[in-house]
Amino acid sequence: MKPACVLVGVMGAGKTTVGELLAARLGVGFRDTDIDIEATAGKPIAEIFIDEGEAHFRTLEEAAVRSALASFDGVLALGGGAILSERTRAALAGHPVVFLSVGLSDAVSRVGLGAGRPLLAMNPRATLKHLMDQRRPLYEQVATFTVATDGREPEEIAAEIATLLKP
Ligand SMILES: Nc1ncnc2c1ncn2[C@@H]1O[C@H](COP(=O)(O)OP(=O)(O)O)[C@@H](O)[C@H]1O
Ligand SMILES: O=C(O)C1=C[C@@H](OP(=O)(O)O)[C@@H](O)[C@H](O)C1
Ligand SMILES: [Mg+2]
Repeated sequence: MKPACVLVGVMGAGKTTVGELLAARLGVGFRDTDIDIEATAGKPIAEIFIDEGEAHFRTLEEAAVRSALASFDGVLALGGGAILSERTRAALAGHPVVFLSVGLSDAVSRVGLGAGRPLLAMNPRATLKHLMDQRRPLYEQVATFTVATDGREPEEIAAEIATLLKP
């Protein structure tokens, strides 16, 4: 079993929002590894970061991605940092991966004050800029397609991805 599409990109790129719309459009299920991790841990991501730290979250995330890639055939949204794992990047090879790209100002306005995203608890703009610069090469490395999202509606983005995925 293989996901129909895997969405990657920085926080605020719209992976969760566009992923749900794309799944509805394709008539398949939607899964988000952040939700799977919260179910496994029995608490919200922000609490995992506080109680166990980011490294533990990354371990849970790697397992959640591995499991979803092996057992799910719908649209899969990853958390923004999932591609930091070299094993995860290798596991994404051969899957249809869409990198949702976003510029700093749209990303900042979308995530607001970063509620629910522990990495953005302090200085969301500077943190997002740093994470974007650091991770962009990794998103590009795993991407089959790159879709720009600045100034575009989620439905329009989902429609473009559905067209790209057509055989
Ligand atoms: N293309 C878009 N245009 C405007 N707002 C968007 C767009 N995509 C997502 N959003 C909004 O931005 C916020 C973050 O989106 P989300 O899907 O959670 O991003 P991600 O999962 O990539 O972090 C949400 O409030 C969502 O409604
Ligand atoms: O970029 C990151 O490191 C993270 C992104 C979040 O997911 P979204 O990209 O869906 O916001 C979530 O996994 C966690 O807060 C860490
Ligand atoms: Mg998300």
